[in-house]
Order: sequence, then C-alpha cells, then structure tokens
Amino acid sequence: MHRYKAIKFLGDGTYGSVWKALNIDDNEFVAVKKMKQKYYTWEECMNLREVKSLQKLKHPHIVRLKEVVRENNELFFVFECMEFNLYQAMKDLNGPIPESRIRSWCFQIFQALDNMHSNGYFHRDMKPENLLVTGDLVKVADFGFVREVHSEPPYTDYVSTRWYRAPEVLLRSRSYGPAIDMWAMGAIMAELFSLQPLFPGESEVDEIYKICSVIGSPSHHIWAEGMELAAAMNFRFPKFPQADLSCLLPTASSDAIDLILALCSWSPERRPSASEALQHPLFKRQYQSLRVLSPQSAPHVKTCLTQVEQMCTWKNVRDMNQDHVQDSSQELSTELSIGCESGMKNLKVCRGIKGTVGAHKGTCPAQAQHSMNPLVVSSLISPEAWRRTRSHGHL
Ligand SMILES: Nc1ncnc2c1ncn2[C@@H]1O[C@H](COP(=O)(O)OP(=O)(O)OP(=O)(O)O)[C@@H](O)[C@H]1O
Repeated sequence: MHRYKAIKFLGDGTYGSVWKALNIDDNEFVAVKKMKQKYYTWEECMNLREVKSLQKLKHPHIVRLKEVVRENNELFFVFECMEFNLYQAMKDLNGPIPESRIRSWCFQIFQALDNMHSNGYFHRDMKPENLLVTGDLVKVADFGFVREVHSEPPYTDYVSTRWYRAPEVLLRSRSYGPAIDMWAMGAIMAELFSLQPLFPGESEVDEIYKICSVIGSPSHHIWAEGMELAAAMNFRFPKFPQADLSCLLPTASSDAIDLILALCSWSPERRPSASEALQHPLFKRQYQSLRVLSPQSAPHVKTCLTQVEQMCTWKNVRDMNQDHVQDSSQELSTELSIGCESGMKNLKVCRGIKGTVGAHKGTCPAQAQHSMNPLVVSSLISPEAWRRTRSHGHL
C-alpha cells in the first residue's frame, strides 16, 4: 500500500473504513477501504462475496474495484473515487432536487440494478449512503451484503438498513430476492423528492407501522404470502388506508409517483423489475435526450453504448409488434452492431427477434457507430410499452 497516500477520511461502515487516497504512481485519486477483519490467506480474500461479485459486475454505474491488496494480514479494496454519496447530497441542500436530476440518477441506478440482477446478484443494502455521485454520474457501491440470486435459501442473516428494508425481510421471509432492491429504490426515490425518509421506522414494528400509514395496510388479496408470514409471527398489521402520495411528495410528477407506488408494492411479485422500471414513462425523456447526444465525443459514445446494451436487455423488445420490428430493423440492427463492437453480452434476446443482428455483427461501418436512430429509441420506450409489460408481466 506504499503507493497510496491517505488524503481524507470518507466514512466508516460495518466492515471497514474508507479513505480518499492518492496513487503516487499515476497521480490518481482512489477510495481505499480497509477491512476491519484480518485475513490470513489470499484464498479467504478472494472468496469474499464483495470481491467475487465486483470482479464479475463491470458496469458504468457500478463502482469499479481497481485492486485488492493483502498486506500484513490486512485487506484493502482500492476503488475508483467518487465525490460524495446521495445522503450527503440531500443533507447539504436547501431546496428540493429538480425532478430531472432525480430522474437521471434513478435511471442510472436502475441500469446498474438491471445489470446486477441479470448477472445473478442482488445488492441487499440499497440506501442513499451506498449511491455515490461524481458530477452527473451515479454509481452503486458497497457490495458487502451482496448475494447470488440462485444461492440456496433460507436467508437468515439480517440485511439492509431498516428504513429501506422490504416488508418480506421485516416479516422474516427466508427466500426473498432481487425485489428487495426494488423496494429500497421506491423508498430512495421518494426521499430524493421530499429530502426525508419515506418510512423512518424507529424499530422493525414501527417500520411496518410507517409503511402501512403510507401505502395502506395489506390484505390477503394483494399479498397472501405476507399475511401468512405475519400470522406465523403472531403479528397484526395496523389498519390504514393508502395515503395520498402527491401530498407527501408535492414536487413529484404523477409519473414519478406512479413508479414509486409500483416499487413500494407489498408483494415482491408486484414490484417492477429493474428492466421494467427502465421502461416506465417517467424515463421517456432519458431516451429522448439520447437522440441529441453527439456520439462523436468519446464520453458520449460510451453513454450510447450503455444505452444500446440496455435496450437489448429490455423484455418488451420481444413483445414488440412485428410490423414495428420490420420497419425499424435496419436501425435496430445498426444499433445492435454498435453494441456488438463494444463487446455487448446481451444479444440473446435480440437474436430472437431478428436474424439481422448476426449478419451485422462486426461488419458495421465506422460512421454507423454514430447513428442512434430517434425512431427506434423513442418508440421502444413508451407508456404503452410500460403498460403492456405490466399487464402481461408480473401483474
Ligand atoms: N468509491 C468511493 N468513493 C468515495 N466514497 C466512498 C467510496 N466507497 C465508499 N465511500 C464512502 O465511505 C462510506 C463507507 O463505505 P462502505 O459503505 O463501502 O463501507 P461498509 O463498511 O461496507 O459500510 P456498511 O456499513 O454500509 O456496509 C460510504 O458511505 C461512502 O460515503
């Protein structure tokens, strides 16, 4: 670790303390997390979930693990350094955060979650402190609680910070999944609008009380499994009607409120997945703004490629009306080619729609890399697509 010079203390967590440091070899700032526990073998370090998941999860909106160092039985994670976390961003504000900023942040976080969940991991500790910001960029951090989607339940460990803890975790479900990250995102989104936690429970029972007072008490009809979990604990839900979220979040648009309510559904089955959330009408403008990007400039090309990769994982691409696929096949395949050249991994879905992808793979002319077709971008994301996914999908 002699290459790193500690500059500033950034934060303390359950497993380690984080310092901003300067790499004196290349003059680059990094964030060094020194783990509290001692590690006596390298194998032990490589087996940590945080290491295993971060080695696999490489995404523009997931904080990058640059190096793992074990020195004198102490373990250090060297991460790219971000400026601050979303909790600090909210704390230092006087007025509300503009919806356009919240939309952009959430859009990026859902992309990270979509990548994480489709790679077989879920985070389990989504909270504003673990969402790091630099300029307009947001990245998900702290993979200390991460778990594999297909790992064997029962999950008996105590996860996530209470205010963002999903009802199934509060009610001791032993087989929860990625939907707990989506619940947390509903609570985080609401907090970004009101600058105060949506469910600030002072204990686990109070947490459920606070949830009931906002989204209304559950019933067998909306969450049979939850009623059984509660009965098994001899727990009775307090009786509350659903509150008017537009009064609690006066600066939020009806689209934002609609998505928050969907994310904060009692039943994990009713919550949209990350890829479904990305199709919500709230984000329509995110795709439209893509059209005006000038991909000639390197950072923007990178953004476009992320978007292309995203488009190819959309479930609703499969549901798209066949005529539309025909009409836009040229543009779609051009965009997919850009993805191919960037080493895109999620081509399976797209290959299913059109044979054109294979044909274009690697043969895309250089100038095509700069064409993001507005028609395809805007028509793929539409309120109709969202409604269709919701009605044919999980609901
Ligand atoms: N890459 C980074 N860049 C800048 N700040 C960071 C970075 N990683 C972590 N931090 C800061 O350090 C704090 C603690 O880090 P982190 O949450 O990873 O530690 P932890 O021990 O895993 O915490 P927890 O108790 O939440 O599990 C974070 O809240 C964040 O503000």
